Amino acid sequence: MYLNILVYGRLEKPVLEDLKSRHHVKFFKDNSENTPEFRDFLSIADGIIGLSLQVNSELLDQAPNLKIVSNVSVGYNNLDVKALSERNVMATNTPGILTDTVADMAMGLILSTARRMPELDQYVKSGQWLDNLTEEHYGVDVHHKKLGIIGMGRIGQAIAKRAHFGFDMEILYHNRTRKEDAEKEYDAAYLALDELLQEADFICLITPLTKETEGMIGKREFQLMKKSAIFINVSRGKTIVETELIEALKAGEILAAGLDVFEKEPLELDNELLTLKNVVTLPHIGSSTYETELQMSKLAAVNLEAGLNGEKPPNLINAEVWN
Ligand SMILES: NC(=O)c1ccc[n+]([C@@H]2O[C@H](COP(=O)([O-])OP(=O)(O)OC[C@H]3O[C@@H](n4cnc5c(N)ncnc54)[C@H](O)[C@@H]3O)[C@@H](O)[C@H]2O)c1
Ligand SMILES: O=C(O)[C@H](O)CO
Repeated sequence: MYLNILVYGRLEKPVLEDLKSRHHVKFFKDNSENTPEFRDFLSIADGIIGLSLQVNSELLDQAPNLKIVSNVSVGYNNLDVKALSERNVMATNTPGILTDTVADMAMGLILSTARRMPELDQYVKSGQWLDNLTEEHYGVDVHHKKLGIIGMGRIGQAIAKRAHFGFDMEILYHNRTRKEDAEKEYDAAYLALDELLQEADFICLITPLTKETEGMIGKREFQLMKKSAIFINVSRGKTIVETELIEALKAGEILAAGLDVFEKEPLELDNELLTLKNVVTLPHIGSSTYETELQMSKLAAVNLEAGLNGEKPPNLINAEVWN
């Protein structure tokens, strides 16, 4: 079947070319959804595939032929799942395939924040390394510290595995439900959120963004953390209150933060986070490796084609549309 496929934001080239060989495909860049070209194509689209398109009732009402929206991401906070289901449109994501890659990056962010690697890289490159280092350049140890993981799902557990076996860290976690397998495997202790915030040396947030998790870490939570705590956010920017993180960092309520995600992405140049030496910022690179991005695009295409062919996609989010 030759169908109209709207590609938004990102899809790896080989997958895009393959889709083009079988369908009428149009690629739209980020933030192009208000252009007449996007609206015209949306009105005939059978399927959407890509990253970060905000899919809500308003958009869906302009897409009468739409059968499926296939996200090239595990997170699907960009999708109004209720609005999709009400219109019998399938929604899919790409879980699992990126878990290890994101966990590797989270460990990198923990290490580079604790050991101040980006700051000291600049120190070398700017010609300031003229003598032996003194304590003003020291970082803090990661090994044998307490890592508090909030969101002990696929990625949370892959981080726990690395931290426990690779860095001898003590694993504390908070999750909606207890994860007994992870408790056994990584000797992980379940704690209530406030307890974890008070106990952990490193706090890594890796929940999905939902109504419950939006703004879950703010002023009160930063004040509960140790003054020596390092806060890591790999989930979504809106799971924390960014202005309150900035205040906590400036007031010395916590030691440092490593951030892969932000309330508004790309991060704006006047964001105060960029002025703080004790913050490591990354441009949302959790899954950004050649291997993993290609696999994610391939899986998203498999989901898309299944939905378009009237088969159940392997990663259907809104199972209710199938029954
Ligand atoms: N930075 C990146 O590039 C990047 C990459 C991949 C995923 N992510 C984010 O990570 C999220 C998690 O991915 P995953 O594959 O591990 O998902 P998952 O569904 O396997 O795990 C999420 C965990 O969070 C828990 N959770 C949900 N709501 C909670 C709450 N209110 N309090 C405590 N725990 C709660 C769930 O019970 C689950 O165990 C994604 O939804 C996405 O937003 C970011
Ligand atoms: O949710 C995900 O898969 C990542 O954040 C990709 O953007």
